[in-house]
Amino acid sequence: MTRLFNAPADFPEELLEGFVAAYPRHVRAVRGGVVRAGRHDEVAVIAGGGSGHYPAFCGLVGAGLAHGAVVGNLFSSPSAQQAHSVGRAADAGRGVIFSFGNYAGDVMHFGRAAEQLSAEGVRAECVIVTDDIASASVDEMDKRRGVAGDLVVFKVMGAAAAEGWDLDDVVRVGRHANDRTRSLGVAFSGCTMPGAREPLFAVPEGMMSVGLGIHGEPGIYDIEIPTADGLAELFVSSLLSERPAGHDGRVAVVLNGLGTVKYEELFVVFRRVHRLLSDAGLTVVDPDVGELCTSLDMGGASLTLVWLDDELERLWTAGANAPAYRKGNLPQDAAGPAVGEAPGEIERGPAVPLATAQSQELAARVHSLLGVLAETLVEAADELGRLDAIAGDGDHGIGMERGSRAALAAATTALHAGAGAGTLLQSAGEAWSDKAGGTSGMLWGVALGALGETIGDRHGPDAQRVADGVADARAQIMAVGKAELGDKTLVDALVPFSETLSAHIAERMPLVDAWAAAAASATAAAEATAALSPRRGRARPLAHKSIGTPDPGAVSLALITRRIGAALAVASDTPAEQN
Ligand SMILES: Nc1ncnc2c1ncn2[C@@H]1O[C@H](COP(=O)(O)OP(=O)(O)O)[C@@H](O)[C@H]1O
Ligand SMILES: O=C(COP(=O)(O)O)[C@@H](O)CO
Repeated sequence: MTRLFNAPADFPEELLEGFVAAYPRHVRAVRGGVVRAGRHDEVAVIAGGGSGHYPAFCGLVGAGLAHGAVVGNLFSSPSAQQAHSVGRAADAGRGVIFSFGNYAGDVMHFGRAAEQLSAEGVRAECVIVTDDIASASVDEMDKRRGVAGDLVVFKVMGAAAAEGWDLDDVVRVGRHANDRTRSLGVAFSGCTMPGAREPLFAVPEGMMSVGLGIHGEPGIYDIEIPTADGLAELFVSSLLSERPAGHDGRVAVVLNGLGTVKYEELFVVFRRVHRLLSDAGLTVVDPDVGELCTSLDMGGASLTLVWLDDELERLWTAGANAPAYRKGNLPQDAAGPAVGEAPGEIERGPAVPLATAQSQELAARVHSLLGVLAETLVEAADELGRLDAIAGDGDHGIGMERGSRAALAAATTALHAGAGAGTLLQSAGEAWSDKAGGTSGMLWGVALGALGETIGDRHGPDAQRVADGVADARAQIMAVGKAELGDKTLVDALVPFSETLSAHIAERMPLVDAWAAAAASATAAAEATAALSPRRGRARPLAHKSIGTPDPGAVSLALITRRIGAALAVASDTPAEQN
């Protein structure tokens, strides 16, 4: 149970504020996260991901380790805007490496931030961590998610950067460390989000879920809770089954507590882990036992093995000095102000572009539809979270609520500044993506941006332009997310929505009727996703748990289209709305 919080929605910001207040010698706050408090002249290694995993990610910022951390909402990737801001603040002129676990939202947002930095002349690369052997088979290593192996990859890259390596070499050794790192986790009880009455998932009494992730995703199978030695045996035998060719017998080991398993219990398990590894002829190098990548108050643990060579051993054992991680001789950054930009809000750019009166009038209508959209998602947040918890991480409702509220707030500001409909939609999209993070945050941000670009700031209501804008949004969502029809994502509802809308508008049907027909197609398609097996996103490794439940992103998209359709129907009493 997470007991200590104020308003649940403020939890991520408030914990970050407290963390920065606790460790001013190590970190300072910047928009989107933290950077080292002191000066450095190294390639900047920036860790990141959702909150709820402390010490990942902000607790790992310090000399010999990360140069900054991008901090998202609970169990939800931070936004591209946040990553870009932390990247700029941490860059000492030698480039930036974003490193994060392999989750769809993180991959999209960090990837976009890296592209943006590169376009601005700052070299930026991504190193993605994929250590969890339970999340995909050896044939699909690139689909594996990142868990406690995050620490290993950050640590190795942070040490390489501290030795003065250049960006390409730090990236190379980070990817090499990832290739040599394997983890497996188990859970005895689920974690509870602040304010929630029920845990995100439950493990039957007396049982242990094997192969869970770090977001309350259910495990792959359940067994009776073994003894401490039994757990050690399960961990070691599973991980040794993936011994890489050519290893020379040296392994770094991380035995990680996921939230409520005590250090004393971990040591009892580690005693047996150590013996088993020694019996297998392996040499354990500089192990870590403790909480290094958690999942709020989840009861559980994971074991990570890193197959070392000379280079990895030197970097793994090098000194590090972060709020939650110390090793070897403690290095320090030089005193003095940190590199990069000053903390605080990044300027949002010049006043809104000029718009015609027609477009400003349309902007007011779009603004009221964004109000309907936010209201819909606030109401539906719990149900969407419930759907997402069946095979995902339960954050879809909260992400959509945060995103749509932020979109409405940005749209209100744009409206008051005299924006046209296109600019209003684009600023709403940017705010949605920034505040929601996660996969759906990125995709809804992209969608509103594409719609805004097509609608522009010159025209009044125009049904053809709406249909074209929806088609552009669909094309961009599919280009960014790379999902196809049938993958069990929101694309399954979006494609029939867009196709039906375009077909009816081409037949000159009034927008309100065409929209209603399109929303009905989206709803049927969203319901039909229940039968599908997910091929993308967090639900993929838990395909069997997802069958019978529709995809949450498809359900929310269909719901939004229905509620917007109803609002259009009410407004269509006004003759001007009918074109
Ligand atoms: N590659 C993708 N392309 C399109 N939609 C996707 C993709 N991956 C996931 N989704 C959609 O995102 C929804 C989950 O959104 P959200 O909860 O924000 O994501 P997460 O927490 O997994 O980052 C899924 O139900 C699915 O509809
Ligand atoms: O959950 C996280 C990111 O995943 P998305 O759900 O894809 O946003 C985060 O905690 C790990 O970085």
